[in-house]
Amino acid sequence: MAAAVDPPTDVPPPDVDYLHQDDDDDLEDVFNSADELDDDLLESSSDLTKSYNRQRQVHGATSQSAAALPASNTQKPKANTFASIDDQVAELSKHAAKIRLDNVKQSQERDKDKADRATAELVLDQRTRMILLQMINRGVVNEIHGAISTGKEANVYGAVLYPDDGSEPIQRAIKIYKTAILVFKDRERYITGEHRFKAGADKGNNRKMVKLWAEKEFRNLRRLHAAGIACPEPLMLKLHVLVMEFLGDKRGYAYPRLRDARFAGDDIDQQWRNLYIQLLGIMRRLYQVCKLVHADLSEYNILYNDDRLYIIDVSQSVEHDHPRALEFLRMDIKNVGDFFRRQGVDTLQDRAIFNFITAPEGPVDEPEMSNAIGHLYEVRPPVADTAEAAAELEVDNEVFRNQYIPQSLDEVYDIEKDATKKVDDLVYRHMLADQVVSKKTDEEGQEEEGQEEEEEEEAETSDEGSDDGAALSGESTGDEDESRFEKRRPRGKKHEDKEEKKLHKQAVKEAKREKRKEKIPKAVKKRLVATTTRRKK
Ligand SMILES: Nc1ncnc2c1ncn2[C@@H]1O[C@H](COP(=O)(O)OP(=O)(O)OP(=O)(O)O)[C@@H](O)[C@H]1O
Ligand SMILES: [Mg+2]
Repeated sequence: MAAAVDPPTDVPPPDVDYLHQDDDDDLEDVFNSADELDDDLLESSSDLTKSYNRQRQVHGATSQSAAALPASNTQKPKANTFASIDDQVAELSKHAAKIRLDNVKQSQERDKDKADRATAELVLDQRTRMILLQMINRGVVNEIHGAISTGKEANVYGAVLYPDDGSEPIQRAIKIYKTAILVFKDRERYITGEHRFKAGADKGNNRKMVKLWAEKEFRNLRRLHAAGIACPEPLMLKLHVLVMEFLGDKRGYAYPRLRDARFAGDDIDQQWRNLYIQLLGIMRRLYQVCKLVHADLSEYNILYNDDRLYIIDVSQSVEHDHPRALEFLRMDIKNVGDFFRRQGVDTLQDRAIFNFITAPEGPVDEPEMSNAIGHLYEVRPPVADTAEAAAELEVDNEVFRNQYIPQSLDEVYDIEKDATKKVDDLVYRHMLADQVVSKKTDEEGQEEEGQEEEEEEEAETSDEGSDDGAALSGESTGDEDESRFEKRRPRGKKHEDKEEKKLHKQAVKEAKREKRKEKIPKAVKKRLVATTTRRKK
């Protein structure tokens, strides 16, 4: 049993200095409740931004998950927050002994080297430590211990909540994203083109980036959970620290990754096949209902328990209309296929799966999806029984894997050549007229476009931020990040008809004029900001 020692924060061991790149002393945002995403601020509706802003004003509603947690705004900053930071740090220190990260819990398959590494990486920077203490103080968890996983980008810890009513302890998982610069190297491709990172996340600002990243995982988990896809329920987010449901047993042992899953019984092949079919269904549901592509789906980011697959690690998942979404989807399909083939599963062709996932028509619920997959097996071309046929199949697979996939019809580069093909042979056939993935009403389209132009204009003429309460209060609420999470249609307008463009522009101008009528005059706004902005030290 590990001693309940508070890890030293002032003397970093030589090999963990990446945790200390941040300015440890700056705790302002840690004690600012505007810098967290309250559970009750989030709805599972598709328009998170609107509901977020609406709820910011109302701030009354609680969701079912929030009910399980104490109100998280108990420390809402009052006017003298800055003066009280030291007091708050002192107050929180009483919980220090409840963070026992050296108590490394190893699941069966984790080796000793990993355990040693985990122990060496457990020193927290002051900011992270304060966030954890705050969570303990609020009763989100009562104790934090045992690294479940230490990785390049994040560490995941086990935590326990002891309910007041004396009922069984509840295990929780806490994912802490690292703020080291190096780890973001290969995140670029997920961010570029992701309109939720529209304003081009400030890549120079690690802290902000990592916060956005955590926020993205929180929101994506939220979407999965709302769609009934098995995943950890996200419970709370504060800056780069995410608390979620623990996927594991009551003693705090996490479910194995699919990679490490072991089955007993006679029909192991059938079990693998069932899991394969289950996963294809999940991928379709993720795409059609959540409008997301996982983008890092593999046996490492799926946990397994009791015939069920749980999807984790969705921080890099992208919207289905991200410029590279279909390419990521194809990569996910390949990884999944490769893994299940290694388990001896007779897998479907990548192309058939791709079409199954992206086809807007068809079921999105079980058992109908599994039935539909069963049907795909029935109608697929006869299994290659000669070397020649097998090679041909392999070539077809390779062609599919290397094929250019346009993300929108604007990107189809050889329309004449494509016109000679059968519709069914086009990778983008689901974008064609009567098969558009998510049809929007004209009205919605106009609204979005208008907003887009409005934003462009705002950016040119003013740097004051948006018109909502957040901007008025002068708080850095993350709303500016929020705007990046909005759903937009692709920007390309060069193919639009000139006349149509002109008419559209007029309509937008008209709409903007209307909107301006409700706008608070700049002078009034400035005054309000001045009166509500907190005093700087
Ligand atoms: N909610 C959870 N419950 C139980 N275990 C979890 C949970 N979330 C994550 N884990 C464990 O932690 C591991 C790492 O989590 P995750 O894949 O989300 O992090 P990561 O982003 O891959 O981190 P890195 O890339 O730095 O390794 C998982 O493989 C899983 O074993
Ligand atoms: Mg992972």
